[in-house]
Amino acid sequence: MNETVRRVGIVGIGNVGKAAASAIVHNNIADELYISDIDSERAKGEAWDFADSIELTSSRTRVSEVPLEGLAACDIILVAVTERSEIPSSSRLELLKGTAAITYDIVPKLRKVGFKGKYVIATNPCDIITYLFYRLSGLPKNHVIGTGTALDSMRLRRQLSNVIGGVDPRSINAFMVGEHGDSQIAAWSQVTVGGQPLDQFEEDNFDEFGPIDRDQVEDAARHFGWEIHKRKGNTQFGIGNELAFFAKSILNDARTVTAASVIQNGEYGQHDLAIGVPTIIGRNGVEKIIRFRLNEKEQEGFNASAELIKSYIKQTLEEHEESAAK
Ligand SMILES: NC(=O)C1=CN([C@@H]2O[C@H](COP(=O)(O)OP(=O)(O)OC[C@H]3O[C@@H](n4cnc5c(N)ncnc54)[C@H](O)[C@@H]3O)[C@@H](O)[C@H]2O)C=CC1
Ligand SMILES: CC(=O)C(=O)O
Repeated sequence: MNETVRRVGIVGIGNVGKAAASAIVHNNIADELYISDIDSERAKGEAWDFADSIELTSSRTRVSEVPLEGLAACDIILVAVTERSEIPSSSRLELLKGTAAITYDIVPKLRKVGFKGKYVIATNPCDIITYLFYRLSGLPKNHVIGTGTALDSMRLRRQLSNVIGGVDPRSINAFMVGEHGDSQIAAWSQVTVGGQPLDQFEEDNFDEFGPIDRDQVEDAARHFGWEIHKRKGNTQFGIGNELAFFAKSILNDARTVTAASVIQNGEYGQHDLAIGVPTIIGRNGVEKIIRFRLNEKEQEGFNASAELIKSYIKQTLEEHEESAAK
């Protein structure tokens, strides 16, 4: 029998890595799960702990700890590394110095041992780190995917659901686009509820739900991560499930539509950066970028978000290229 073995790796087995591992194992998404961390003893402990949990599930995933280079044969590597577990209260961008340094360390090593699979990156600031992975890995642009505004889009659907009578968020099509950060925007012009454009839905149900305070809904979604962080010091389960969902979409060639941070080739008038847009995710990673017809205000917001990301990419490349040249 020619059985295909699904191999998923996780680099960084902290809060997020553990939540992703749990979702992978308990939903039987991989046959082999390899976990790697700079703290290899702790990673070994995590792997053994997961192994203990499997007999009571329907999963047969084999979990093992490996050094970084042991991830080379994976179909997908999920990236959840960071320098410290405390996310600063002002901006994810403050993590960049530390996470860029880790990226410049691990990606060339994985390239050297011939990793040819797909990366799915949660590490913040997600768009800039995703771009660095693309630049340093030598992989095609559709093989390097940041989770970007995927989690924010789920938060947006839930916030909207709260003000329209609890409609199942799965029946709402709504996306955050732009930076996975403060400059992201809701693409309101594209939102549908059960296939009906939001404007029409609002008009038809005005007595019950109108007017919808879109700014409030958008702000609540944009800042929801901080509300969690303020209370428990991290966010992990939403993003852990999100990472597992990307892995499943790739391995099953599910062609799922989701927001993701992907390298742009002019689809939204922007080039040479990674930024959150709606995509179709399947066997080839990013199968397609969906081109929303954003209205003028939304496009302006998106462009401002892109410029912010580009300025941080430029600054990071300059810093690392200068130090490499010395
Ligand atoms: N994109 C998103 O929506 C979200 C992203 N995040 C981001 O995910 C990242 C991870 O967050 P947490 O799991 O809470 O952090 P954490 O501190 O709990 O875990 C990070 C892990 O990375 C490991 N690590 C550090 N340097 C490494 C290296 N060179 N090689 C291998 N492993 C290394 C650490 O030992 C640690 O186990 C952060 O950047 C965080 O901001 C968190 C939540 C949501
Ligand atoms: C921490 C983070 O990036 C989030 O939960 O959105």
